[in-house]
Amino acid sequence: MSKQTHSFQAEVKQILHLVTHSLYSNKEIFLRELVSNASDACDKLRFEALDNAGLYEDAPQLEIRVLFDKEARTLTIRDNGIGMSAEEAASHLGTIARSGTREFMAKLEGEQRKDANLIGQFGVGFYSGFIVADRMTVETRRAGLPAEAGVRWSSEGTGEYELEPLTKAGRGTDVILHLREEEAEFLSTWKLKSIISKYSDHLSLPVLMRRETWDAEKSEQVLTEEWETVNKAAAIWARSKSDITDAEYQDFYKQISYDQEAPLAYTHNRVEGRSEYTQLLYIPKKAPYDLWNRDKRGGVKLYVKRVFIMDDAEALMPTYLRFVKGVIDSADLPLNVSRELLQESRDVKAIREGSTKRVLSMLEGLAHSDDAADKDKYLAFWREFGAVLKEGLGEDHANQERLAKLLRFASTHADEGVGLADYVGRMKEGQEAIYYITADTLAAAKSSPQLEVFRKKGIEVLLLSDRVDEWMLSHLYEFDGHSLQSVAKGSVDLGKLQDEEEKQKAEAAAEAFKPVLERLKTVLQARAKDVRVTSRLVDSPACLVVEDGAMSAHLARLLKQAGQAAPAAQPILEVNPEHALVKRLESDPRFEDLAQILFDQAVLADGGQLENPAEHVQRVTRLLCA
Ligand SMILES: Nc1ncnc2c1ncn2[C@@H]1O[C@H](COP(=O)(O)OP(=O)(O)OP(=O)(O)O)[C@@H](O)[C@H]1O
Repeated sequence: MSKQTHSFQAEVKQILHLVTHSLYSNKEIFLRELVSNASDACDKLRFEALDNAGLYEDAPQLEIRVLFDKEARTLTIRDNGIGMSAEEAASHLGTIARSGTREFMAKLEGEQRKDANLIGQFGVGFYSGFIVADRMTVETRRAGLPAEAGVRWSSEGTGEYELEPLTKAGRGTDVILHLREEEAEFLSTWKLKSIISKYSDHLSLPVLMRRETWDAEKSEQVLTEEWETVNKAAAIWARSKSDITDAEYQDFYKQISYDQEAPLAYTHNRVEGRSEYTQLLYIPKKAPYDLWNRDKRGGVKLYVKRVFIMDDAEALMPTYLRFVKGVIDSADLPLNVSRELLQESRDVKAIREGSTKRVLSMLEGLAHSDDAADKDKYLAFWREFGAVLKEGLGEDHANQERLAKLLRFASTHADEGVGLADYVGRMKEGQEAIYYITADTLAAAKSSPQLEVFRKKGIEVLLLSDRVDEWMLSHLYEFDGHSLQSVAKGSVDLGKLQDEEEKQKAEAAAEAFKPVLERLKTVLQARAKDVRVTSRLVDSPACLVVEDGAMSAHLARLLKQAGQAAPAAQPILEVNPEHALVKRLESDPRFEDLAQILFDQAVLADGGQLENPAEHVQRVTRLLCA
């Protein structure tokens, strides 16, 4: 191979542009990214060497070195990890394979400059070198290949990069940054040390730098030939809890999550017994942009006896806890465990159950605390992740009861934060069911006509407007012995909450209204399954309900939006015999128009769409002109 010039993939060019123009507010992260790549490369070598010890060549001690040359204005990050072949260098450093890249760019453009921490989330880490360098050279040789199989990759971070052959005795990679003139501050041991200890203390590998001494003659610090380890190089989760400060826990979180904010809560435990493992799990404060993607891999890294095995080991956490970040280090799993094996392993199952319980306890600790600050924390958590936690009711039957206690809703009594236990505690005497209504938005739920009688009687109704609510309700039938009942399904049965007098009055009204009902049924034959009198309404003339056990109109709409066929069940029209408009029906010559309008209005109030809006407009116009 002679020297070749290649063009970057189009997306890389865009990334490079963004990196150099948008991310300079927190420049120093380039070092975190490059040291973290070096550490990954060492982890990969250790992993491949499990099957092929020869890859260690004559240097079994894995390490990272950071060195600089003031005269040449270069900064080098050197590792003796897996290295890259020429093909790998071209594909890994010239293209971006990750699908999240486009979203990353959209996000970055939207947020403008602020979010330098996003850079690592999307695997553009390497290119962050161009924040401070006007040229990057990578000299690398893959472990196991001969010295002559090395390669030099070099680029100015614009449109192209060059590749040329290289003879490199030691395996691994040197990333050489040719710093821009104005970035000379990074040519200082003190500065580099402080960045490394900030971001890389918890790497399990040593990061070495040349020791400095004071030269009295020159009256300045000079570099010696001696190397010293500048990070702590101890996996934090393996240390004893009592030796770790809160700040250290937080730093470690920031390092593994690329989140600049501190976590909401964390838990650190060593579990002994049938299965032995350590877990250090964090709940972030803010949801990531792709939380809704159920295929998104989890945020838990798997280690076996402190050897890194894989990122995002989804088998370790249920999908509904995909927001949890952290580390699980097992003492039992084999080092060469694969993703497939993980799915089947009994040890993994035990770890997953244990970790799920830990996360739930952590949440319960906040939710059920007497401390107002903890409760607020829980509410903050709920706003970000509540809808995801709800998925657990269907997914994790073993923990359903615990999860149900963690649910929080809006209700007719409070706009947020209502737990089912709070609701039950506030139930009226004689109330048996937990009432709820589902709608597309909170505002729509709040103004549903079906709530009127409940409002009048001061009975609390939960207002559900999350997309997953309908799905959740198909798994949650009751809480604490009380069934969950929709106020928009079936006939309204307030049971003991309705007194005798009211009942008799309603029955008498229904009887007197029968002839009008019959006429309504005939006119609305094609649209309503039935028309009946209700005691559900106070201020509205009519509303729609479905039969008990039938699919709610809201769910039918959601399914339709998702492109699925929803069985077209006809609704029941309920009318309020006390309402002026309904009273007028009997004697009004425009009975048919009024009946259709009554039905149309009930559809609209329910959040539905009219099948024939033009016809509705014509009818209303006729009435207005009359
Ligand atoms: N020091 C290195 N040794 C070996 N390979 C490397 C090194 N640095 C980068 N690479 C290769 O280049 C690829 C791209 O690196 P980059 O930092 O852009 O993304 P990433 O490491 O895959 O993602 P992330 O930064 O999110 O971990 C890496 O996946 C790796 O294969």
